[in-house]
Amino acid sequence: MFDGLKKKLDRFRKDVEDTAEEKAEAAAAEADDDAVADAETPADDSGAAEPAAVESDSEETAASTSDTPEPASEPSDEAHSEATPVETDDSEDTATDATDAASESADGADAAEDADGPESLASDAAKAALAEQEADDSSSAGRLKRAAAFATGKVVIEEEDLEDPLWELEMALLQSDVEMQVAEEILDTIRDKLVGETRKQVQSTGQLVEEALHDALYEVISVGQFDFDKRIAEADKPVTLIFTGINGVGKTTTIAKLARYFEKQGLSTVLANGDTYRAGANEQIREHADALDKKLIAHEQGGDPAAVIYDAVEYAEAHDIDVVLGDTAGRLHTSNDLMAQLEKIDRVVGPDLTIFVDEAVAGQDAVERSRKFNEAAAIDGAILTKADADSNGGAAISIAYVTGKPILFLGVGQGYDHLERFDPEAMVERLLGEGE
Ligand SMILES: Nc1nc2c(ncn2[C@@H]2O[C@H](COP(=O)(O)OP(=O)(O)OP(=O)(O)O)[C@@H](O)[C@H]2O)c(=O)[nH]1
Repeated sequence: MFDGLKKKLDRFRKDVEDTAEEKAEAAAAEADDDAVADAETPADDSGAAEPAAVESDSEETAASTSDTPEPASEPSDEAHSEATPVETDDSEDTATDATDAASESADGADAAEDADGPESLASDAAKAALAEQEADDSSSAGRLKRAAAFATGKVVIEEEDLEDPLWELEMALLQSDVEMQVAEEILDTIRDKLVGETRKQVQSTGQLVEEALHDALYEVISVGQFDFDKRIAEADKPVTLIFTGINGVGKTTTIAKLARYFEKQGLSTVLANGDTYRAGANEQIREHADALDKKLIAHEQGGDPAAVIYDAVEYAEAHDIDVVLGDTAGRLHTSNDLMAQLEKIDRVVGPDLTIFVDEAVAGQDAVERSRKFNEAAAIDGAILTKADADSNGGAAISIAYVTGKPILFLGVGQGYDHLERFDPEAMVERLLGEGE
C-alpha cells in the first residue's frame, strides 16, 4: 500500500543528506587548505597572538576578521565552552541569535560529550571562525564556518542545498496524486523546518530530514481528526450514519464492514437501503445483511430514500438498536435531484454523521469529488476504499486538508474485516517506512 510514494519520499531524504554532507566535506577540504596557507603566514611584529587569520576573498570578511576582538587571555573552560562551535544564522536579530547560538553550542557540546562523540576535529582556525559572532556571507569565512560545523559533527542545511531535492519531491507528490495546494503546504513546512537547521553530533542529516518530512505530512494528514469510537460511544442512541459518494466506490461493502466493526465493539446495528434508484440495490445490500445476520429496512425501488432512513431510525428506537447504517444511491455532486435527496435526509432524519466514501485509487478525482460533496452536502468525514490497491496515497494525504474533514477509515480488501481505523501517525510512519 502506497509503495510508490514511499520510495519517492525515501529518495528525497537521501538526496538532501548527500547534498548537505558533500557540501560540508568540500568546505572542510577547502578550509584545511586555507588553514595550512594561514599557518605558513609569518606572525606580525606586535608579538600578540592573533587569532588564526582567515584568508578572505572579499573585503568585508577581512574587515570582520580585523574587527575580531583579540582574546584578552587564554579563555577559561567555561568561556571556551561558550566560544566553541557557535552557529550564527543570518537573521537580523543578532542579540537573540547570539543567545540561541550560545545555548545551542552548549547543547551541541553537551550532546557531543553525552554521545561520547569524537573530540572536536575542528582546526584552531575553524574554531576561531566559528567563534565569530558576525553573520557571515559566502566568503571563505562562511565556508570555514560550514567546514568547522562539519568537523564538529554539525552540518548546516542551507536553502540552496534543498532546492533540487525539494523540486524532485514536489514532482513526486504531484505524480502521486497529492493535490497541488497540499504539496505546496508540505514543501513550505519542510523548508521552514530545515533551512538553517544544524545537524547535531548525535543526529544524521537523514534523521533531520525525516523529522521534517514526518511533521509536514502529519500536519496535512491529521486535519480535523476526532476520536470516532469515542464519538459513537458517547452519542445518544440510535446513532445514525449516512453514506454518500459515486457509484461503485464501495459504499455498500463499507456499510457491511462497519456492521462487523461495531459488532466487535458490542454495538448492534440495522442496515437501511436508501438507494431506491438503482435496480438490484436492494438485493445487493440484502446479501450483506443476511451474511452478517443483520436487520435490513428497504422500500420498493423508486421510493423516497428519506422515508427509508426514517423508518430505520424508528425501528432502531423501538428495538434498542445502537447504530443505523444508511446507504444512499451512488451520485455525482452535479446530480441535483440526488443531492436534493441528501438535503431531505438531513432535514427529516438529522443524521449524526454524513460520511463521504470514495476509492483511494481514484487519486485526484477522489480529492476533487470530496471537495465538491463537502460544498454540496457538508460531509463530516470520509472513508477511502481500495487502499490495498493504491500505490500513490495522494487521496489519503490530500482529502482531509482539502475538505477540513478527517479520513475515518481505510478499506483494505473485499472481506468484512478489511477495514482499518485511519490513524494519521500510522499513515505517516507507513509512508516513511518507519516501524517496519
Ligand atoms: N480491493 C478492494 N475492493 C473493494 C473494497 N471495498 C469495496 N470493494 C469492491 O468494490 C466493488 C464495489 O463495491 P460496492 O460496495 O458494490 O460499491 P457501491 O459504492 O455500493 O456501488 P453502488 O452500489 O453501485 O453504489 C465490489 O466488488 C467490492 O468488493 C476495498 O477496500 N478493497
